[in-house]
Amino acid sequence: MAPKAIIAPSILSADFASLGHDCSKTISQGADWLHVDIMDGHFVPNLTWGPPIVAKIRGHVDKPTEAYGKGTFDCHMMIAEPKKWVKEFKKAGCDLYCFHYEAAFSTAAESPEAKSDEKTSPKELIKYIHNQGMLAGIALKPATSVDVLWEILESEDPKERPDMVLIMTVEPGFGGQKFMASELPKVQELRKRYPELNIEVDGGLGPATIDQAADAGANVIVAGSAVFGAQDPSEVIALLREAVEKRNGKL
Ligand SMILES: O=C(CO)[C@@H](O)[C@H](O)COP(=O)(O)O
Ligand SMILES: [Fe+2]
Repeated sequence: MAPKAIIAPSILSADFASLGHDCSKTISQGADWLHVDIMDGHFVPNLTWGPPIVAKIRGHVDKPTEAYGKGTFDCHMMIAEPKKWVKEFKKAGCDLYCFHYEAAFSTAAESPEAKSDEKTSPKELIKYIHNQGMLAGIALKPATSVDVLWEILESEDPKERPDMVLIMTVEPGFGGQKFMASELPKVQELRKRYPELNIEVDGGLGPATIDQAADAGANVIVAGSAVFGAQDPSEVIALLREAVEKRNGKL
């Protein structure tokens, strides 16, 4: 069974002066999840927000009543030390902690205060996120081969396997960039091997690019500027969903 369509507007394109209001509005306009982009100025050349802001937004959006449910906070961690912030983001209300493969071998400190020289690994980090009570996602930058994922997805320990893979279709760091169709073969390969995996695409998605991404097999669609910049965001959310559902009907 193909996984259901999930539309996750990126709040990087919301009005930061009324973030709580924009977040609850996009959910009432039909969004399933909120895609919360966390940037640290190191892993990517941009800065966004940390746990206190995420906790404030949480106060405006009901927690999901089931795993992957409406209101899921899908936190896209574009940060150099992903292990350090797992507990803080859990406390702030994050439901799905999606770290970058490229940052997953960083030193293994477990809190902002702690220091550690130990290295971690993607599988250890996934298990750690699961043990903290969140879903775990793993993201790939455009330059990273999809081949790095097979060993992780095939782990014998189910706690070491990700609940979602995120294929970046732009260089991470900024909203409003041009969609890179060159990343879609990664999605196709993942979908061929894993018919039930949640595969998220992020960057440059909107009415003009959704069919390519849906045809490749993506089911979790992030869209920032296309949703928040639309005259009628609910229409764009419905259009994105329809493209994924149409593709699912073909399976
Ligand atoms: O992670 C990122 C950028 O690094 C994204 O989530 C963008 O914020 C998506 O924005 P659009 O390309 O849809 O405007
Ligand atoms: Fe993102």
